[in-house]
Amino acid sequence: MENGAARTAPAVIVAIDGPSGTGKSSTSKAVAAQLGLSYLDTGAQYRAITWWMVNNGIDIADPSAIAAVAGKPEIVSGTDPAAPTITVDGTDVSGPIRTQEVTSKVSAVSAVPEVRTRITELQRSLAASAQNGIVVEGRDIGTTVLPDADLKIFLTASPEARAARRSGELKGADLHSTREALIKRDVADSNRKTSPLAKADDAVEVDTTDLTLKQVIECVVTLVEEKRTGQ
Ligand SMILES: Nc1ncnc2c1ncn2[C@@H]1O[C@H](COP(=O)(O)OP(=O)(O)OP(=O)(O)O)[C@@H](O)[C@H]1O
Ligand SMILES: Nc1ccn([C@H]2C[C@H](O)[C@@H](COP(=O)(O)O)O2)c(=O)n1
Repeated sequence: MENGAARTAPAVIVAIDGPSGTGKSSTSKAVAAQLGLSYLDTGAQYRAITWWMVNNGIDIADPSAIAAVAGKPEIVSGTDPAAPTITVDGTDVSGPIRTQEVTSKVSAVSAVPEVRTRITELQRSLAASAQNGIVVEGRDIGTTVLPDADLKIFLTASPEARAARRSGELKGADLHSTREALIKRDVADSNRKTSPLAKADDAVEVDTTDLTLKQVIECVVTLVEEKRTGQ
């Protein structure tokens, strides 16, 4: 059985959205592992297509150039929460998609409607084939990709908390510039025309500013279990 756990509960689809650094990936991975569900990092898919555009010399400032080649790269996501993978045309890009260059360009690439259509299809297909259910995290999962998800969570945290988390991760990167870069990406992701970063009306909002990661994971696991038992 996928992801190890022997389960009898019906498949459950969980959508977790929110801005950068709110804890979506860490929380989603842990919740999926704990509950025997698959896990999909949709940001990694947008990063992967951005990496391909950069590698192939596509002008990131030209949406029509991006749109013209959006169907070309083959992006494959492995959904085991213990070892998520991402490849482009068979190449493991899990490292290269985290570079500063990709991070600074991903909002522009992901704003192109042809890119979103392509990646959204991949996401829906992976969610539909997850036998035990799946935790899918991103920006538009509850609003656009999986509007019928069983549970929708919207994670938030103050810009200060998010910047502190990120600069800890980046081994002491400057707090002020990290905060500015986060905010710049949030603004771009929230203001694009096609499926912007947004909280679905029926999402449960969890402010993680003063919570430990363990507390956030416990909170989400409880919400999933309540959903499953119809509470
Ligand atoms: N509640 C928390 N308290 C402290 N640190 C946390 C908390 N949640 C996550 N972190 C840490 O913050 C960093 C960012 O978390 P994570 O990558 O899960 O966020 P994210 O929302 O997925 O960000 P992005 O959208 O940019 O990928 C990680 O180093 C993670 O360990
Ligand atoms: N559902 C999604 C997920 C991600 N994106 C875009 C916008 C983000 O800035 C970028 C990288 O995501 P991260 O790795 O930081 O989670 O990808 C999106 O538009 N929609």
